Amino acid sequence: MKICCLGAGYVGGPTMAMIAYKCPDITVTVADINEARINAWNSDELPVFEPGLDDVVSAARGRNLFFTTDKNKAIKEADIIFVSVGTPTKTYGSGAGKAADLKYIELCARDIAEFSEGPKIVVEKSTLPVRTAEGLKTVLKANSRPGLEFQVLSNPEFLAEGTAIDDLNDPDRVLIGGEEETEAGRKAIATLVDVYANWVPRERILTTNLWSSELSKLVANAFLAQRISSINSISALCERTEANVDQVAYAIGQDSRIGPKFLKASVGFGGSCFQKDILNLVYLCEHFGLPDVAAYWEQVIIMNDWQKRRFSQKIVNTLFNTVNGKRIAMLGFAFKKDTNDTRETAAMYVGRDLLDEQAVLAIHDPKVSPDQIFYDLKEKPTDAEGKPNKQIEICEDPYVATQKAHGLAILTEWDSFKDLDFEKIYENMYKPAFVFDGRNILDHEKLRKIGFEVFAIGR
Ligand SMILES: NC(=O)c1ccc[n+]([C@@H]2O[C@H](COP(=O)([O-])OP(=O)(O)OC[C@H]3O[C@@H](n4cnc5c(N)ncnc54)[C@H](O)[C@@H]3O)[C@@H](O)[C@H]2O)c1
Ligand SMILES: O=c1ccn([C@@H]2O[C@H](COP(=O)(O)OP(=O)(O)O[C@H]3O[C@H](CO)[C@@H](O)[C@H](O)[C@H]3O)[C@@H](O)[C@H]2O)c(=O)[nH]1
Repeated sequence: MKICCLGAGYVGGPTMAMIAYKCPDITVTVADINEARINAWNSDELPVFEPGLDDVVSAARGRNLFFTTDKNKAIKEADIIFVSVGTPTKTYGSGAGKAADLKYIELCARDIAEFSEGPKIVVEKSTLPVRTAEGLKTVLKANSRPGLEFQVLSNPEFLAEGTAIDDLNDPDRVLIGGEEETEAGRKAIATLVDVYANWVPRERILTTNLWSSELSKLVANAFLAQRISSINSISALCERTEANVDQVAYAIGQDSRIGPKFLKASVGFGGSCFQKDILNLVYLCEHFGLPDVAAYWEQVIIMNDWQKRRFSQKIVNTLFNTVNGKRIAMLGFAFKKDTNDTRETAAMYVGRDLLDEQAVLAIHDPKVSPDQIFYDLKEKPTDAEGKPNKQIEICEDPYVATQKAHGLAILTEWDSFKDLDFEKIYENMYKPAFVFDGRNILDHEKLRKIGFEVFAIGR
């Protein structure tokens, strides 16, 4: 059997690497139009940082895992074609700011139709609005050779960045939606089930109709993000009442009906998926004439935006209502630990707010590149004359970042931050030395003993 995947991003790359690793008899080719990305996948410096990914890729690459820019050949040769391209929020025209932009999906469908010489199973791996498969089938049918058979399956991906390899290796469930009502549909579903069954217990491979599968992905993300916005809303109440949000989260999480996960109050959720997918859900509800349902889910985003803004305002208010010219050390820029991804990271919004207030940012992140940070902050490393940006310094060393700083803000929960020498940091900061722990990861009592003024979320 031959599998190809269009899109070698955060999902396509690791997912296909795992399939190839677990299924030595299947040839897996990952194709992307971005040549630099493909070159990186073929090098020792993979374009995606994920714990354990290097080992999986190096075990399979060249054996039955290949990365290429020749998508047409990959399509032609494959029995199963995964589509794992981006589905960002639309930025133009109708639905701008909410609907998913399906341009890349449609282009893939047109390529698949054009270059297929035999029957194919086309698998939606990207996160898509419910009923996308309908449009996909129409485009495939209208543009392919007469009589060519395409089966469209939905197989959304639930991996989280930073734990992608564990999530792929041992998923809670694999979801496969297809045309349950036809013989050919059931056969296609069974074919994909057999691929995953190489390493996933069969009882964890769920099969549904197409629409349930497409919708379940959006709903899973909406429920997860809703928990974070819910606990973040309570964090504000805790700050007014001397309740401690981590204690509240623990107490409610012990109720087996609520459960302990995804109740960590924070500076706000980020990442490429939660906001985009909820906006997509909101758009769909509006489209299907359900404005009250749309408003209910939109509140999850509104609360998250409020939480991010609340954090930057807290910094400004605490530093005597002005950060103009003051150095603020930002520790962490990625949207969560163990990834170099900064898409929708809370740090970007907090950073932009502080720049508007004319602060000087000294930013340290163990994995995010300086170029990426400047890009996200909509700033340039140098001015027209080549002089370095006066408002932003990127520091490889966290101790350099905190030197002569008025405030230190934790934006990402990197484990290494817990082990910093805070006595040394305290000595080198202006006094009063303020810590704003946007992730509640530091030992606040210890910091207070050293002399810091500590502000945490929900305490
Ligand atoms: N990032 C995650 O953790 C995650 C998890 C689950 C689901 N998803 C979903 O998976 C999809 C992909 O996300 P991602 O984070 O991997 O995106 P990404 O931007 O990292 O990767 C998408 C890749 O597709 C390529 N591409 C675009 N058009 C192409 C074409 N016609 N042929 C071949 N390649 C093409 C791009 O060059 C890019 O490298 C999205 O729908 C996303 O919502 C993402
Ligand atoms: O209790 C929590 C848990 C997470 N977060 C934040 O929420 C964001 C998202 O975290 P996480 O869900 O772990 O990472 P993602 O890679 O965005 O994964 C989500 O989005 C993916 C893309 O759709 C899905 O596949 C995953 O199942 C889903 O967890 C990050 O900023 C986290 O810091 C919190 O603030 N508190």
